Amino acid sequence: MREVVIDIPTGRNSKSGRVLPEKSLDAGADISLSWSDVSLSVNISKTESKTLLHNLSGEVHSGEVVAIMGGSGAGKTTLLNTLAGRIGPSDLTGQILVNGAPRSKSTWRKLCAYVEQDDLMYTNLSVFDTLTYSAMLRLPASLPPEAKAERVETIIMQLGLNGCRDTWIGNAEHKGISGGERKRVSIGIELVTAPRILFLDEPTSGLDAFTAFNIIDELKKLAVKQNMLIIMTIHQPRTDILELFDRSILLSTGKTMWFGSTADALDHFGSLGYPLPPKTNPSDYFLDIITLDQRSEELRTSSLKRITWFAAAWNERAAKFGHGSKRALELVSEPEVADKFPRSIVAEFLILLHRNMKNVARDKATLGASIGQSIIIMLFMGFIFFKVGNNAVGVQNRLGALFFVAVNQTFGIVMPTIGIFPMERQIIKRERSAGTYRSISVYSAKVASTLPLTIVGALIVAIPVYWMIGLQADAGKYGTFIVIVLVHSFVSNAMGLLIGSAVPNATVGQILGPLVTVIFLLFGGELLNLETVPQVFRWIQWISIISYTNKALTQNEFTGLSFDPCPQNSTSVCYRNGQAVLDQYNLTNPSKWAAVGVNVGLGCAFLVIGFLVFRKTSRPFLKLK
Ligand SMILES: Nc1ncnc2c1ncn2[C@@H]1O[C@H](COP(=O)(O)OP(=O)(O)OP(=O)(O)O)[C@@H](O)[C@H]1O
Repeated sequence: MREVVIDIPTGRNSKSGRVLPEKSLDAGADISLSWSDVSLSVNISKTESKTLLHNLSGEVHSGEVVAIMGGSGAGKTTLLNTLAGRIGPSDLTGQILVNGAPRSKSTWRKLCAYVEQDDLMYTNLSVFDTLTYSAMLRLPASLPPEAKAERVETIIMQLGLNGCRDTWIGNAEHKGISGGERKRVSIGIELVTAPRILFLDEPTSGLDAFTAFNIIDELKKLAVKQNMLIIMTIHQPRTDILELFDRSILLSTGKTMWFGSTADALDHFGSLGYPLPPKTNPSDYFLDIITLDQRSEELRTSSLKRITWFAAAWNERAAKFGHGSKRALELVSEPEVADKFPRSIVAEFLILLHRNMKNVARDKATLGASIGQSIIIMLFMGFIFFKVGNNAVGVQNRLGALFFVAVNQTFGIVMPTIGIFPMERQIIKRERSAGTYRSISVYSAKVASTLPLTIVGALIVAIPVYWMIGLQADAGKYGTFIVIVLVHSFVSNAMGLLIGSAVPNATVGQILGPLVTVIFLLFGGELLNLETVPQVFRWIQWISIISYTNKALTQNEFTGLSFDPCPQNSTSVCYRNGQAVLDQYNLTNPSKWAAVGVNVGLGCAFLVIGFLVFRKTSRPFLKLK
């Protein structure tokens, strides 16, 4: 049995200004990454394909900071993703080697980390929380909690995050940390495991020049101190940033224009008749001469001719001097890899549940809206259907109130639940790509963390509304009513999660959710005589969660209920007892507890199918075999 202790530090004593350990992460062993003749084509239609990368070669080593530069659409991100293993080998030709050996999924994801361009994080967690959860999830159980806490403190110190350690990440509505700090936190999340290779997609985009310089400067220090290899895409760095790069890869139309130091690049382009004009930033100049100019056909032709010439000049140079390699490639065996995942399934679940609950508990607006919605519905229902009578009107109001309970619980739970996975999918994909946890842990922790609010909301409505409406004053029936409502909340929650795991984004979910609910509603009760419905649609009644709940609620209420005697010579419909109502509306089959059982079964089935769909839709970016 593996450990399940999670012991998450609270950080309560860690106020800004406290003395932090003057220590950096240990320097790692040498590592090299090389690629030769790498080409990538994608099909853009059934008959047409587009080559995004053309026979690229190169070699880089630990301790270096390497920039991939080029104009928009040059192929920078494509190359970064290719080197990072985010493009499947079936789409690529050529070879990519780490320490002289092919990358394998299990070793590669322990060796490298990827910082996305968008800094997606849980907005209600502080910087300290965010880094701590990363450490708890990504570092092995064998490392004591104190060592994990120290790792977090070291990263906070190294990345200059001490001033905002207790500030929430925030978002557009609730301002949290600054853009530069967000980027540092994103980097810190990945540094927790002390990766040997760090890939960054546009780490300076959207930042002011001073902040951009500081971030690259910190990365440079990390590369040297920890003997890490850092590879990033960057648009147009200013001169002092350019000086921090050991080597640059200049790309245009997916071809190498240059690979090596800035000083050598200036000599190279100078020798081709393109010397750097005085008082010009080299990166601005490089981009000017290597970018495909699409402003007119004439400019396109002339710039393409120049780019083709630069590509030929580079190939000629590379054939003579190699691809910028400074050291001989060492054939080193693949690094040792311990377990596939750093923590046990139970520990993963508990840490993720703790993170979810903290994030939810701090979202006061959503909590308030959920509780408020339940209170309003409870009051509204209670007063609209207040103390239904024992006559014909009472029958109608009872049927209406019970049907409304089922419908309201479905809409009230399905709609907010649908958005959860679409909103968090990118974070989950990123974490899964890094091998942070198993898909079952993150899915079940999400299910578990949504249930408390669902149950509280259901109870706020169910407990008082039963007495306000004046349903049968019987403790057994009251208890059964609560159980039926709770089971309905569970199955609605599962349905929301299933839809949410299938849809590509929250907007599609907001369209699909009501559609499914309305169909279930139509087949859910007294609205439709099923005998008149075409055979082809009748099966829907067997998966309509509203139908089962409505039948269970009505059987619970109407069984054993007697009504006022029917007035003599009355022409309107009149029922003598509850059984007559159940018979009239075909509400007797299946029986109350069978209907509850079916809903439990449907809820479990929705969760299982939801998990299978979730696994597909939150597949890691890593595409290595
Ligand atoms: N899956 C794809 N299908 C078709 N074309 C693609 C695909 N992925 C990328 N491209 C094209 O490949 C080219 C390179 O894209 P990439 O994102 O690598 O450029 P980039 O240099 O990072 O640009 P930017 O700086 O604007 O982000 C672009 O023309 C892009 O439209």
